[in-house]
Amino acid sequence: MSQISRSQVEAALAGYTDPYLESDLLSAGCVRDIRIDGGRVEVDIHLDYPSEFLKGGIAQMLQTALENIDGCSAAAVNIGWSVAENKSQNSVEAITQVKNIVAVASGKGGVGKSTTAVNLAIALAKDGAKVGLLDADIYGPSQGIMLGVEDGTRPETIDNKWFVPVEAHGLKSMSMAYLVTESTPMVWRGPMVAGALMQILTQTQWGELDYLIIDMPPGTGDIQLTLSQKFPVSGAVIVTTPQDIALADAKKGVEMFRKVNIPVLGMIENMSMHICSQCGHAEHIFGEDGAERLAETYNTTVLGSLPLSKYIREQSDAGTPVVAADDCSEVSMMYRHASRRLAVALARQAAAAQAMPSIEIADE
Ligand SMILES: Nc1ncnc2c1ncn2[C@@H]1O[C@H](COP(=O)(O)OP(=O)(O)OP(=O)(O)O)[C@@H](O)[C@H]1O
Repeated sequence: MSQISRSQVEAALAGYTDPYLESDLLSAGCVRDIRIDGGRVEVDIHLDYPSEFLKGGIAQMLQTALENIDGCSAAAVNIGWSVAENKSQNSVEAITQVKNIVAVASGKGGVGKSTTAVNLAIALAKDGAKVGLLDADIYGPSQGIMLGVEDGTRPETIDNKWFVPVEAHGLKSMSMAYLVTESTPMVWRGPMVAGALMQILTQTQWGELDYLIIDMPPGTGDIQLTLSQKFPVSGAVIVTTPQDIALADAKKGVEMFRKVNIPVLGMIENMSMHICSQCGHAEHIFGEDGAERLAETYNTTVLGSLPLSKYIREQSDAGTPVVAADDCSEVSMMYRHASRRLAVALARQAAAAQAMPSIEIADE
């Protein structure tokens, strides 16, 4: 039997472009090994973003491409994946066993930051990652409701020192709302809030996490700045609507994170359009392409755009966010695409940090 060549195998593999890596797997450095024995070929691939859901489909596609090589009698494709650790960007001590901390922030209230945070977190978990969610939005801690955690639920404690996170929809969650009662004064002073949140963050037994998503308080004031400086954050995601006013606030958000040397991994444009449930007509009621222009200005990217959708609101209110309710619905797929792009942005950052000596960028 004739021997197929390595270049034939490579050409077949190059035919598939990974939509999240935006490249073929060879160029992206994901092909770990190619073994050829006569007409038989076996390929090992390693992806650096959570791909438990995707890997079967990718393997199938590549196997078919390999089987189409002239002279190929059998082909096998093995795909593994892992999540790399991003060191904290602001020289704050990392949380043991937590590989990546992502702050989800918005310059302005009510743009859908909490909805975005919970759906991104569940989307990452659906792809096989170990994910935690910290509700740091002290002004309106809503994650308990969105996760369907029963009112009055308190986290268990260990040795009077550690909180055990509350599990819901495959996430480990913690929220100030789990700790306060109706009689607890919610008029906190800034330093007290930051201190309390730091305590929750560091005294929770998160266990091994690939990602800890932090739902930040809205705005860019002192509390947000203090938290960004104190939390060992790997990167930030800014949620905005395409409306001018929200974009102006998102700009402040980007600038705040830059000031404390936290990379903005991307933006999520929420309520980017309304799709009429009667006729399917898409209308850009808050303006068009604003986030894209802002992302360009700040050399970052739009990770995803979500429509204004009754389904998104209803599912959050009911305690089963859309991605948990039906992970293949149209809007769920939008969150899942965005979460994978976020995972790839973090993986690239981790790879770049490994390849480069660390440098300090000072303000001019
Ligand atoms: N894409 C969407 N389509 C429809 N409704 C949405 C969408 N995103 C968020 N909402 C709804 O908008 C309201 C505000 O959302 P959310 O609480 O996530 O915003 P937020 O920015 O976290 O607010 P806050 O500033 O109060 O913390 C909620 O009722 C939520 O269900």
